[in-house]
Amino acid sequence: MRCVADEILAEQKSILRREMLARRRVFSAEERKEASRSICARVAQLSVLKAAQTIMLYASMAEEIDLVPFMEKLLADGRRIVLPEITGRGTMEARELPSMDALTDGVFGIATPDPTRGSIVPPEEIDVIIVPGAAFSSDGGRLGLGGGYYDRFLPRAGNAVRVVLAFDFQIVPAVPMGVQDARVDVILTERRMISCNGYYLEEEV
Ligand SMILES: Nc1nc2c(c(=O)[nH]1)N(C=O)[C@@H](CNc1ccc(C(=O)N[C@@H](CCC(=O)O)C(=O)O)cc1)CN2
Ligand SMILES: Nc1ncnc2c1ncn2[C@@H]1O[C@H](COP(=O)(O)OP(=O)(O)OP(=O)(O)O)[C@@H](O)[C@H]1O
Repeated sequence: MRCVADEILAEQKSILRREMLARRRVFSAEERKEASRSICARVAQLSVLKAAQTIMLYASMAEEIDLVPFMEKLLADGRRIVLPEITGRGTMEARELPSMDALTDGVFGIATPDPTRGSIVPPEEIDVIIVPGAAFSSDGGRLGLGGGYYDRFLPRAGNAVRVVLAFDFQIVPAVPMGVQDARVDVILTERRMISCNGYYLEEEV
């Protein structure tokens, strides 16, 4: 049952989400491309990423960090990639993407791997998850798009390091968090690398 505290939390999230998505919209395509390039170059160097067998990414929507060149590079290097497949209200699974031409239209217009070309991968096989979202805080707080998809999925992926790639303006002092909200471990922007809640990173932060 939803109590008053939940209602207040949902309202606080909704206000911050609206503000953050508006900030993302004013970023020009050129700025986005440039920032995406530098953020992806940095994540490729992370030792947790280099060591990962199975990496979960997402097929970017128009205003998100462009992960396509990074995804192409990982596939060219023979790495195992999985992407979200929405399976119901607030639920998703990870499906293997064997190559870029196996992307098809999915729910909400987000590209997803063709089910005839890649299988569902158990969440516990995933080593690194690149987590999308609207706003993040340095203590690992995350505000998503409001579907609760990652809040439900991340706890099932018990072996995965949760890595956020974000534009620097998406880092805010605090994100309203409830008990069900999943936190992240590492945040990388074009300007900063943040290790959250004492998560140990081999690299200098
Ligand atoms: N690229 C990418 N893929 C992702 C996410 C993401 O943030 N980015 N997700 C991160 O969770 C999940 C999808 N989450 C979503 C949450 C809300 C809406 C959305 O447009 N909601 C509409 C209402 C739609 C409806 O209910 O009919 C809205 O809010 O207006 C879309 C995707 C899984 N895949
Ligand atoms: N583990 C969970 N089990 C059940 N309901 C959940 C869970 N996590 C979140 N929810 C519910 O899902 C709804 C959306 O949650 P929230 O606003 O935190 O999503 P979000 O993290 O922004 O979304 P996303 O992960 O899709 O980007 C809320 O009503 C929340 O109570």
